[in-house]
Amino acid sequence: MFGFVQKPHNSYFPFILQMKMPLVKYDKGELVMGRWPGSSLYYEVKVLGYDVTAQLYTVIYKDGTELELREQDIKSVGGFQTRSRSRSRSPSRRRSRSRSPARTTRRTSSSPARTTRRSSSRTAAAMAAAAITESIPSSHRDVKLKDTLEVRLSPLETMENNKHQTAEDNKTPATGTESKEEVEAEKRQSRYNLRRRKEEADGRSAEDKTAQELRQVQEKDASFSAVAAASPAPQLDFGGKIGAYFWLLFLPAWVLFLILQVNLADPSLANFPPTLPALGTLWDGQALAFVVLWILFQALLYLLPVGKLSDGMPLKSGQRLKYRTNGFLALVLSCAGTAAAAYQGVDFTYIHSHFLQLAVASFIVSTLLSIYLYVRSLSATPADLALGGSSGNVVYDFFKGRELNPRLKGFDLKFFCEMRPGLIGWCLINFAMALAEMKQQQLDTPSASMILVNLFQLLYVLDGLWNEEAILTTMDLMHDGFGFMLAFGDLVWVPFTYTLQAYYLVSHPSPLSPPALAAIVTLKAIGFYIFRKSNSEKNAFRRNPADPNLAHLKTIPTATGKSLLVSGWWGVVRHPNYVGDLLMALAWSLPCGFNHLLPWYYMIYFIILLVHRDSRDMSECRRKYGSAWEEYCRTVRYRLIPRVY
Ligand SMILES: NC(=O)C1=CN([C@@H]2O[C@H](COP(=O)(O)OP(=O)(O)OC[C@H]3O[C@@H](n4cnc5c(N)ncnc54)[C@H](OP(=O)(O)O)[C@@H]3O)[C@@H](O)[C@H]2O)C=CC1
Ligand SMILES: CC(C)=CCC[C@@H](C)[C@H]1CC=C2C3=C(CC[C@@]21C)[C@@]1(C)CC[C@H](O)C(C)(C)[C@@H]1CC3
Repeated sequence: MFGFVQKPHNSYFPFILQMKMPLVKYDKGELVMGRWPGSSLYYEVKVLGYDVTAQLYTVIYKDGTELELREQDIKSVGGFQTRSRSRSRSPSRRRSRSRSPARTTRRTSSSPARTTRRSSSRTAAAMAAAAITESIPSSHRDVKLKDTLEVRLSPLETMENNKHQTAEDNKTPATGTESKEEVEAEKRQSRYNLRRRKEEADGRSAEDKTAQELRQVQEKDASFSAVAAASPAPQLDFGGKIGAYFWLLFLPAWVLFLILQVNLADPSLANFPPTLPALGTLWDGQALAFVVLWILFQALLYLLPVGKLSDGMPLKSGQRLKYRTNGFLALVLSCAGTAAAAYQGVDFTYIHSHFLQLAVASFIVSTLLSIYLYVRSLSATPADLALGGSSGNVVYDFFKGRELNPRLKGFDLKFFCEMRPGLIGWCLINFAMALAEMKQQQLDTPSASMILVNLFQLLYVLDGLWNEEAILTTMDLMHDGFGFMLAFGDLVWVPFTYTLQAYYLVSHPSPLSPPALAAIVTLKAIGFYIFRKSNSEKNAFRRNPADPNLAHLKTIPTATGKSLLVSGWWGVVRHPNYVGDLLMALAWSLPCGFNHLLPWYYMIYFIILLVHRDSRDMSECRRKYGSAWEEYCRTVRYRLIPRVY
């Protein structure tokens, strides 16, 4: 059907012949930047040939998509690099990183040459996408969208790692005998085939067809135009601007309420609202000093030049930040310090008796930190801002956080706050609660319930810090700005509400029968297994998609170059890690019994948090990956619980 024409080489073709041949600008096999249909973003593509009659280039994207593009939808790679360097990038544009899914999923070996090419092309493509989006005035968008119909997409294939040829070589995918699975996969993939119907199909005018095709594209695949994020403004989360006001007031008030409630002899909801303490009792200079000292101590441990320097995920600029992942050591040293201090007679039950004051002090620190973060973000470059962190509304941006990775020299404030003072502080507080229980109930050892809660949560923190690198592929680190929500969450919410079960047990004994104890331990073990395995699988895949240990997993390529896991843990439900986490949360509440709702608070909150996080992630991934995400959702139908939700 296509007459591929090689670009004539000047020295071989007489001038007259060149005059007769159509001028072919790009060579077969040449790497160029091709516009992704429905967007103004360009990705690296390889020219497969040129159809003289239709005057269309057949190109192949890194994810294996074959398209026919007009010459004006193709640019040379070089031009992109030069232009983009001289321009600043908006957050939305920074999202459009191009990385080859094919390289990640179909690679057979990792030669140094290939590695080098990988990073350079990714950067080039990211820059390219940025430069070109910027260059298109919005008034031309309609015209451009119409233009995008001048393309033809060939069906993609769901790829099994290492089973197909490398797309870098741009060979045709293996044919011949296909397994039932592969045929199915192809069927699925072809659902988002946007093959352009040939004009000769009926007698309609080109304009009619264009309009109809435009409608088809929009109707059949609403997410298509969002594939490469031609940058609709991201939706505001958390109820938008009004929501931000609400959460700013509600979250601190809620923590205050919980602490007052857990202090009651009968913390049932019947005693709501708890009596408010005198304002003066909330403030305690000594408590503030302890909080500040604790944070400084943790900062000191963080700065120790020991432990791995891990690479963060590539930013939109292609750059990767370094993170000192010595959190496990920090926990060990903190435990050793605490044990030594307790041995020296330091009374840690102070934490129990001054819980409210310590929480208020941490709230003050987190608010000051948030103000600092907001002010410094005003002088940050657009490239430093998180997507959606710059709505223009002061309150919303203050709450959600503007800057993605605020750093003081190499000191990463978000990473530090998320993983250190609050998380390790959580264990310290739990330990203090165990001592307070022994003191209050005159026990020689903490109760079985208290030991379970302490051990379970210590294991959770220990695991988080042991796998500290994995946090670099979580939503908070990759996508969310650092503002009040996370500063407050890390420094107040985690240490002062995640410890409520231990606090509750201090004055509300909850004996456990051996079978109950065994059942709870089993539940925790199952939850932990699911949580760890699924998080590690995704983290390993994101870090090295060609990891031989993941070779058996199926993936869906996306236009951004990243692939989505569609088998293994991530093929069972869309957030297996949340499921494991929820089972663990259940195991943390069960030791507290069923007398009161308060120790179940964490479980209830966690369901709400994770369901909301899941929806937030869904919209973000739909925006990022468009059709590929829809395909993932069709393949992996359930979000958290197979056959239920
Ligand atoms: N104890 C607590 O208070 C909390 C604990 N957590 C826990 O923290 C952990 C991290 O959670 P969170 O950051 O919310 O979410 P995830 O770690 O699940 O990260 C979501 C991201 O993973 C990537 N992803 C999603 N699906 C796939 C797929 N099929 N294949 C490959 N990559 C995929 C996407 O990012 P991309 O494609 O851009 O790489 C997506 O944005 C979880 O275990 C959670 O339970 C979370 C919140 C609070
Ligand atoms: C209501 C409110 C203020 C919410 C803020 C949410 C934060 C408390 C949580 C967002 C993501 C978190 C994670 C952990 C702690 C809670 C926050 C900060 C985490 C560090 C706990 C330990 C885990 O092992 C983890 C590393 C996977 C996890 C990452 C996400």
